[in-house]
Amino acid sequence: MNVDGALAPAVESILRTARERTPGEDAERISVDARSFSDALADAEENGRVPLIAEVKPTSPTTNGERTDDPVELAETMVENGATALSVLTEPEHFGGSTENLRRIREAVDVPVLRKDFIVREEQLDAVAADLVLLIVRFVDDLEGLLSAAEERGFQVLVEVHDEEELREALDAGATIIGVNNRDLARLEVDLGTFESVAPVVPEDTTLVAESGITTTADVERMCDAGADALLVGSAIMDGDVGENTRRLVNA
Ligand SMILES: O=C(O)c1ccccc1NCC(=O)[C@H](O)[C@H](O)COP(=O)(O)O
Repeated sequence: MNVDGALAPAVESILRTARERTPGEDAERISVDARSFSDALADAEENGRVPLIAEVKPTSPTTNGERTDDPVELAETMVENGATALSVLTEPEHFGGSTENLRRIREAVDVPVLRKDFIVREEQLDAVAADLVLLIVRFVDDLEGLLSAAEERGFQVLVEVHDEEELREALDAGATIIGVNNRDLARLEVDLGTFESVAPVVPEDTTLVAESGITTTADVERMCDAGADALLVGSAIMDGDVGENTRRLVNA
């Protein structure tokens, strides 16, 4: 794990909360019958669709304002317009998310759903069922242990990295689904060149996800040309007409 030094204040605050026990977290150990992410990707390929993970992201430290429409309706619109999978923020304070949103969304759709949160302790895994969970290399002390704990519960695990050193850590821990975040969590700036610099050293048999900052159809093409097996997009879908935005990227 890298040190937390020089993180954006919002990220430091989220991490502080994640490391403390939160009320209602004494849930029983969860067991998930997960929808296969790789099957969903194969289905998108077969149908000529860009493999898009559309994110339900009501707000964020880099978003102006908050979207207050029903997250379930937003999620259904994303799926109706071709999203291969969904990502649902469950962090409440800085992203306007909740585990209840995730629970309702997963019940309403049939695609795989990623729980997008800052999971640093095993107990956090038991808060809600999802098909995938996110582990961010930079923030997890025992990546191998937490990855195993998630997989033992039935989750598929998206392991997020930002550079080659973190990629090595992820692979050493046994990650098979890697997300390269184009957003630098220290300054919250986005650079699609991040994915392009890390992707060439990712082993062929890894499922590779390009995350953050993907806005235009040209960005989609750029990330796919650089080797992305899937694209995780939040802001560009949530800004305006969610159906139209999803369709535009899925058909890029
Ligand atoms: O999006 C933020 O402002 C943010 C701030 C601090 C930590 C994480 C943040 N985003 C988390 C994400 O990973 C993104 O929501 C996701 O990759 C989608 O990114 P985008 O398409 O740029 O909204």
